[in-house]
Amino acid sequence: MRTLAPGSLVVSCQAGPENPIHGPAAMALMAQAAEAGGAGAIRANGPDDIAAIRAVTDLPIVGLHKLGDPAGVFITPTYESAAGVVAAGADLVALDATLRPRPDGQRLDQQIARIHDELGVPVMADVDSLDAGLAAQDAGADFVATTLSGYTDGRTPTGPDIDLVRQLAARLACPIVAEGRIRTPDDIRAVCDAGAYAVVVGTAITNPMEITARLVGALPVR
Ligand SMILES: CC(=O)N[C@H](C=O)[C@@H](O)[C@H](O)[C@H](O)COP(=O)(O)O
Repeated sequence: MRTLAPGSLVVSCQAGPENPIHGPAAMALMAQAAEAGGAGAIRANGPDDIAAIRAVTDLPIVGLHKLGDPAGVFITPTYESAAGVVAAGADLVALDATLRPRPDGQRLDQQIARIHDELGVPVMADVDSLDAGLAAQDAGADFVATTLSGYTDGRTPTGPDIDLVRQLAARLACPIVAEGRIRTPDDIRAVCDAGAYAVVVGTAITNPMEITARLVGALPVR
């Protein structure tokens, strides 16, 4: 069974419908490019993208399915959505493990137990706080990731949440994955120094629209 190796860079290959590279063909190419560059795993959204990526790489795939209202629990919010990403070829399931109410009324521990028992894959709990990380570990999560820090309280900082990585690594026994707004080698070193087991980078690698806009924004105004 493929899983997440310590010290690996996980490249998140995701593009929303507003992005010209949206769709399985482009995401599969992104995943191949990431593998050629040394990625240890791929993170991908939705059964179609996951199936296309599975067809071109043997790297572990952290699968998720964004469904419903992005203002609430929307990363793999239900057991059924987890089953869909595993059927498409994901080796791990990432899901929202914030303390917010879940859309199907299930508890996090129930969803994780069902994924373990019926799908037989590990779970990466995407959290936004130390309390959510502690609860996710108690609920049976195999990995805890800082994915949702800065996205649940109305103010998104520009850089990664290194403090949350440090707090989670100090308090939890399970491996901590640093994720969210990691853009530079210095960011990678900082989250690893803070205790990250693995690091996820998305936008800075797989979103040329955003990368272009950031660099254009640095041009002098004429
Ligand atoms: C908040 C949310 O929905 N995060 C998503 C989780 O899968 C993705 O949109 C991010 O691209 C991913 O977490 C990687 O982060 P960044 O793109 O900042 O490197």
